[in-house]
Amino acid sequence: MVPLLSIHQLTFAWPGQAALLNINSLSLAPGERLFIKGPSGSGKSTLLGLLAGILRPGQGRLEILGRDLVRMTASRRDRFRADHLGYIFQQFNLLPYLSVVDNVTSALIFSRHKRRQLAAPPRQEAERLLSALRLPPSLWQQPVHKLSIGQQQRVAAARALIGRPALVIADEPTSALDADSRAAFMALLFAECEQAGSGLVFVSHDAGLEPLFTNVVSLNQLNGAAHAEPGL
Ligand SMILES: Nc1ncnc2c1ncn2[C@@H]1O[C@H](COP(=O)(O)OP(=O)(O)OP(=O)(O)O)[C@@H](O)[C@H]1O
Repeated sequence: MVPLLSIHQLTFAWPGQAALLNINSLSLAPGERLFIKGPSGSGKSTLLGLLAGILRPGQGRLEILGRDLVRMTASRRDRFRADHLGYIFQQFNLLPYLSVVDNVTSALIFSRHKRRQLAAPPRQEAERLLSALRLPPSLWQQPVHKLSIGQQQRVAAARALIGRPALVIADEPTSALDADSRAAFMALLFAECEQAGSGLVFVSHDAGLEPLFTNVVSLNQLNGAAHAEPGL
């Protein structure tokens, strides 16, 4: 079976800085979920940027669904990302003056693959996800900037999930949610990923979420012995 994600001897440094990442190996099977923890500044968001093909590694191999992201042309990589990934950004990256529903369906604009994966017309599928994530219908036509941060976080999740991407990447997706909303959000995120067969790479500082995952890794451990800090 082709792994969903496979990393081999991957290195990364920001320009003019010392090496930040040096990952010997990491792999994930299709549909698998991974929790990545680690202190602020350890490189978690940077790793997610590499997985999404937004950043390019210095050396090493990074394959998603058996495809080598490093060797793809920039335009091929953009298409691959649009087709196979859903990304919940730390800062959401929503389009503030577009409606909630239009933000969700915006993930389909550049991906015929995702459009083909839909079981219903785009609007209907967006509304199904928004309902599942408990965003009231009265908000669906509102411009997204009128929503609370916690509500925007759920719009960002719906946008990442639409079109059943093989890999959902979530960068601190619960940081703006209260404890009750957070538990509900996690249950729904897992249910949607399971139903769609999506794998999930989930980054968070929130140790309370760790028990929900069987597969937990600390970035410092992943990042080679030189960076290892006991208990992190
Ligand atoms: N665009 C950038 N240009 C230069 N350096 C960057 C850039 N983004 C991040 N860095 C540096 O890379 C290091 C890791 O940052 P990163 O955001 O990946 O950490 P993190 O573990 O996700 O942190 P947090 O938990 O606070 O979000 C930091 O030292 C940061 O200054």
